Amino acid sequence: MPEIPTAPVLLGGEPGSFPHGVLAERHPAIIRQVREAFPYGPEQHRALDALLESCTAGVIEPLPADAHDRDRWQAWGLAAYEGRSWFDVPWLWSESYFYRLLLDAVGYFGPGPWQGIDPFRPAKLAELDAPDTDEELAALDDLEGAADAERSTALLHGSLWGNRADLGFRLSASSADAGAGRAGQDAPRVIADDSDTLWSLLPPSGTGTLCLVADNAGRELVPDLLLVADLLAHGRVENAVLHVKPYPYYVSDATTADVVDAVRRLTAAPGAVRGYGRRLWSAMADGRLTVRAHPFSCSPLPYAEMPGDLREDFAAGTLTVLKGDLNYRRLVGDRRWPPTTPFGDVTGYFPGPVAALRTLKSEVVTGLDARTEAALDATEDGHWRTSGTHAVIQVSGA
Ligand SMILES: O=P(O)(O)OC[C@@]1(O)O[C@H](CO)[C@@H](O)[C@@H]1O
Repeated sequence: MPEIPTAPVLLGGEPGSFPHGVLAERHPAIIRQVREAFPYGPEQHRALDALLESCTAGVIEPLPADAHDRDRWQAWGLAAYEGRSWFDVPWLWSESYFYRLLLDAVGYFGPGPWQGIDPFRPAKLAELDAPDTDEELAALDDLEGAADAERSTALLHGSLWGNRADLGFRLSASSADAGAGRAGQDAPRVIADDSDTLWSLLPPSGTGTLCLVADNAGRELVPDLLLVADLLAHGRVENAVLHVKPYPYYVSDATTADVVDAVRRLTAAPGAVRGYGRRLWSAMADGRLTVRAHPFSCSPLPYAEMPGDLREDFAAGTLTVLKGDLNYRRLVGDRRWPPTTPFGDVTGYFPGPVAALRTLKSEVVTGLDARTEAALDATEDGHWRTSGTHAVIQVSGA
């Protein structure tokens, strides 16, 4: 039997480490941002105070006995982690539970008047309406009349680099890191590129089904949707399934409401982009494009532990594309892998061909060749792993 590789799980406890910074600095900043986004009442401010105290200096508290998802969270690890410091349990788990409690604090799960109000919506909408988004969309006009391969490659890269547009990431990264790369120093680049394999997995008959597991709303979801629209319109796939989050998560992760906002934005835009929007609209109407919001999409666990129904969904797809940093961490396991660990070895459990399109915004990485790793370490002192300036297109199960 081939040996399945393993490595230590990332925890948040080491001061100065990237995960520690997220728990100790990014989470309090997110609480501040949420307080400023809405005219919440005293009850919500008190709950946010309590969450701030708990997540920085306290311990993991249980969910209320009547919480709708208490049993699910107990099974996802709450039963084992209750009473422990947020910094001593798997980092992925702490982050995920933070978002669950944040939504509770602002009344998202209800019942009550704030039920279903996304605390991150103002920031998501501001991004969707930003002038930069218009400029990016206008670039589609230049692709009209391009050869199929050129257009598809441009749209694939649009979707890949769209992943840099992550609002949570911008809260703690310096503006240079979160923007177009450190000016003049490290040009954005793809450090592992299996895109030929990715295209080869879509059968020429055009009968395949693409599962796209979305990451951020706004300026990432828009290019994801353009890619899907293009593949459907040009007969590269027959159907597409878009997986989104069942509730707001990691600040800017896409929910069904964000899909609606993005499709409406496209259909209202001038130029070629409106056609993409219309094609998405009709693909949703006739069932060629469906949206799923599985509870496991907001779980604190790696995909290796996905439930049977989600596994069946992915198994039914011709290819599953996972977007973004968090999905990557969950796909390969949130562990200190040596970067040369083969991507195929750590994703062998996945129920079908799988591709990751991800800019690097956390330290987890696999599938690099030794020369690439050495060159990056020699010139960039670890910065390449977390700055969002480098990206991977990795495929396994081909
Ligand atoms: O999944 P995304 O949007 O690409 O990135 C999510 C992210 O910003 O959040 C995590 C820290 O909270 C990191 O894994 C990563 O930097």
